[in-house]
Formats: sequence, C-alpha cells, structure tokens
Amino acid sequence: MRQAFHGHGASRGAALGHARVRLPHALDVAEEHIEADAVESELARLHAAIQAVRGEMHALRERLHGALAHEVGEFLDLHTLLLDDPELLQGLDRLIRSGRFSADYALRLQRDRIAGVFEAMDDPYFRSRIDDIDQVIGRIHAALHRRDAGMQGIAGEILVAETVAPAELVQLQAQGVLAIVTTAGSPLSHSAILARSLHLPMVIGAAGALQRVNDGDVLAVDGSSGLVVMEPNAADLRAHHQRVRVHARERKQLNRLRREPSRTLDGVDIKLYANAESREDVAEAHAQGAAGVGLYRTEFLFLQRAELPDEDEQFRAYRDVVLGMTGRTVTIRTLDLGADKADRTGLALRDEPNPALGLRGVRLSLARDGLLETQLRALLRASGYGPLRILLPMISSREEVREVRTKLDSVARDLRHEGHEIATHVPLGAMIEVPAAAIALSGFIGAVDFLSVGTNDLVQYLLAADRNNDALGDLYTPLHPAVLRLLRDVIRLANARGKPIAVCGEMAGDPMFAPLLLALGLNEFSLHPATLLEVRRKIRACDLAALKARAPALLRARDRAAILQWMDDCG
Ligand SMILES: C=C(OP(=O)(O)O)C(=O)O
Repeated sequence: MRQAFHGHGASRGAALGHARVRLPHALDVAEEHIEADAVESELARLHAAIQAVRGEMHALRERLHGALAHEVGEFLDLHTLLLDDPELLQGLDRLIRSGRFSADYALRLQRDRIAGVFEAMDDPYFRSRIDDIDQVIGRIHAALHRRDAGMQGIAGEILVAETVAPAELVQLQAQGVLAIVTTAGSPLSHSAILARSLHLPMVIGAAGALQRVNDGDVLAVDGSSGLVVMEPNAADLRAHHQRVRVHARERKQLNRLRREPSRTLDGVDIKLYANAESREDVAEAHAQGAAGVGLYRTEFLFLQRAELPDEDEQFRAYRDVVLGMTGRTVTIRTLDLGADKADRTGLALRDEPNPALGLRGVRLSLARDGLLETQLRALLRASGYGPLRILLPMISSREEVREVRTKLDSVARDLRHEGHEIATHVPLGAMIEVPAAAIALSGFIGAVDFLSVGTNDLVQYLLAADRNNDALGDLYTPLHPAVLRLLRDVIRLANARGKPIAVCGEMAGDPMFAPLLLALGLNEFSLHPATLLEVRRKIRACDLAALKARAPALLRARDRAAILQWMDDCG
C-alpha cells in the first residue's frame, strides 16, 4: 500500500528501486556455550573474522583519495583503533576460553559491556561513539558468518537504515547503492556532506520508514524535497520521472556554467575559490572554473605516515598545486594538525585533555622546532611558479601573526641569498575560526593581507558545540544569531579595510547559505569543487542589492526559525 515519509533532502537526486532495510544494529544472539575441545577452533574462527575486517578496512582506505581520504579516513582510523583495542580482543578471548561462550555470544557480551561504559559517561562525545563500537562489532559479526558488513548485492537498491557512517557510505556507493534513506541524523552531518560530494541521493530523518518499509518494497526517493514514497502510484511515478528529467537537465545546465561568471543578477562578480587537498581536487577545481584555490589543506601530506615530509617533498607538492591552477591564485594553509586531525608523525600531542582547545594549528607549528620554517621555505620556493598566498590556521592573537611574519621574512631573505627564485610579495592571511580572533580583529587586521573564515571551527567554538559530535544535532549550526552577527562584523571590517575575505567552511559550499552570506557582505567563497557549480547557479539568481537591503532583518532574527524564515523569503 502506498505510503509517504517526509524527511530532509540531504543530497539531491531522484531514485526508484527496491528497498533494502537494515534494522538498527542489535546483536540479538542468544546465550550459547561451546564444548571444551571446540575452544581453539572458535578462537581461530574469531581471529580469522577480525583479520578479514582489518583487510576490508585496509581495502576501503586504499580506494579513498583526496577529500574522501581525509573525511572518511578519520572514521576508518577510529574503527581500526577499536578493532585493535587490546581490551576488546583480550576480553573476547577470555570469554571464549574461560566462559566457553560462542564467538557470537562473546561479541554480544563485549559489545554490551563497552557500550555500558560509554553510556555511563557524561561526555556526549563518548556516548555518541557507541555507534562506532556497534559498527566495528557488527563488521566482525558479519565476517564470522562470511557476510559482507557493507551489504553485498545492494547494487541498484535503496538502503533504508537508522544511520549510515561516512566510511560505509563510500563502500555502499562503490557497491552500487542507488540512494540512502535514514530515519535519524542531520543534513549537516559528515555523512550528509559526503553524500553530496559523492552525488548520492540521500534523505535524512524519514521518520517511520524503518517500521513500515520491508525488504523488496519499491521506493521513490527525492533527495531534494526529502520525500520518500513506498509503493508509488501512477502519479508518484510520473512525478519521479519528471524529477529525473529535471535533474538531468539541471546537471546539463550546471555543466554549462563551468565557463560562466559567478555574477549576481545586478552584475556583481563574486569569487568562487575551491577547497582542495589533493591533485584530483585541484584538477576538478580547475575544470569547474574556480577562481583559484582558496584553501589547500596541507595536513593531507602529513597524515597516514610516520615520518615528516621534508622540504623538497613539500615544495614539489605545493609547486604542483600552483602549476595545476595555471596562473589562478592558490592559497595554501600551513599545517593544521591536532584535535580531530590526528597524525602518526608524533608531532601532535596524543593525550590532551581537550584537544579542540589544545596544541593545534599554528600553535603546534610554532611550538615544534623547524616545522614552520621548513614549510615556509617550501611554500616560498613554490611561489616562484605562480601566484601563491599563505594562510595560517587557528590564529587567536596578533602576536602569533607577527611571529610568523618575522619567520617568513627571515626565510625569504635566506632563500634569496641561496639564489632561489621566489615571488616579491607572498600575501599572508589568517583563518578566522577562533572567536577571539574575530572579536579582536581590528587589533591585527593590519598585520595580514587577507582573511578566510573557517566557519566549521568558528561555529564549534562560538556555540561550544563539538563539530564531530552528531549527538548534539541542531546545536552545531551556523543558523544562530551569534554566528551571523560575528560574521557580519568580521566581513564588514575586512571590507572597510580593503582586505579580501572569504568563507571557507562547509557553509560556503551549500547553495542554501549563499543568499545569507551575500547579504552579510561576502564577496568570496571557498568550497569543495563538487558543489561549486550549484553555488554559482544560486549566486547568479541573487539580486545583491535586494539581499543587502534585507540584511538588517536577517540580523534582527532572534532564533533559528526566524533565520530559516528569512532564508525562505529570500529564496
Ligand atoms: C575550513 C575549515 O577548516 P577545517 O579544515 O578544520 O575544516 C573550517 O574550520 O571552517
């Protein structure tokens, strides 16, 4: 019987196909004992399963590159850590050896024990990690029964689940899943962001779908409006086919925008730069007609390896980005390790009590002998090949900018002395992501050449809401009056002082935020190339003067609902 579910459209695109339902993970295994002489073979079965999961995760990581390697890699690292956790492994062995439990039941006992510890913690971050434990244990359980935890045979089907982890999303896409429908989660979650960059249709928060939909039911999914129809009737099918036609036409039209300017209806050119962290991203940025690279994340060079890249290796990487953009400006951010960007080089501290507030970004670069100098040397050498700007992460004070500036000048003198060809002026900019930097900007704006607002971190620090904690749901959002007012102040000051300013957080890559950012006076965006054309299309439909006239109403908004209303009114 026809039934409709309404969720949030998290990633555009329409899909029609059979449902594959995955009920929330519950290891519903009854208590099961084994004979004494079966202990060794049960242990061997378990160890083989764990080994198979390690192999699966390794293979998954090998398939990742570019932004995916960074975004999904974090989750894979966490899952690998959990998989190698001695307490988990020894606990399982103990339960099988001494308790004579089957491997399945031992897994269930260990899952419940670890989840119990996490559930009892006050810290919502740890509570939210139970999902990761379930995924790791679920993978081992699937491997014990030689099933693929990534749901084999899902090609051409639509997954209906409570949530889907980012790492899984990549695997599901590789397996040919048509679309994803979840009953929980937020459109700003990592998985939603990832689905958008993978162009995989996704609806989030389709309440009731798990209770009503069964394997094999036919679903029509609209990733734009968030509508999911089970057993669609003739009218639904017509609507679906119409959506597919519209979507195909839109893609075609979008592709035509590659060579068009990002110009508002009233003729103002807006610069759309790309965020990148790999050769592939740079090539895509170039192909989509980005004005340049607005944020090149150099962490990519330092992650997933034990030894530091030396000056020459860094130089070659930065030079290739500059060459790849054929004369368009390239903005390279100095190392932003620490907090959620964990490394294996031993540079970042391991056990900080509060890593997001710890030794990260420029603080780490300044604290480690020679680290910044080596990177600045490599960057300045690359500046001999085309326009390059240097961007500093996690700036919170004037002193930090000055310290880097002094080092930059001294490194430039040395390089010239050594006979290197470097640009006469390499602009130095600061990320505005720490509220203190935003508030005290007037005190150091004179010391920088440009600014880039990292809204991902700015929002987390301003609202005291961890960006990686899905349990916080709507609390982590740019749709807060404090965020908008701070953005307005920072953009206004930069514009008044003639300093170029971009927003380079996820917010800039979501077309729905474009009118709001334009109203606040922003002229430059830096975003993942996957959504660049959609943002360009949105900008081309905006009347900048009209939006600016409505900015006071936006800034008067007292809550999220009022901001959303403003966004609705302004299209
Ligand atoms: C772009 C940003 O930096 P990160 O690489 O930490 O997401 C940001 O914080 O908005």
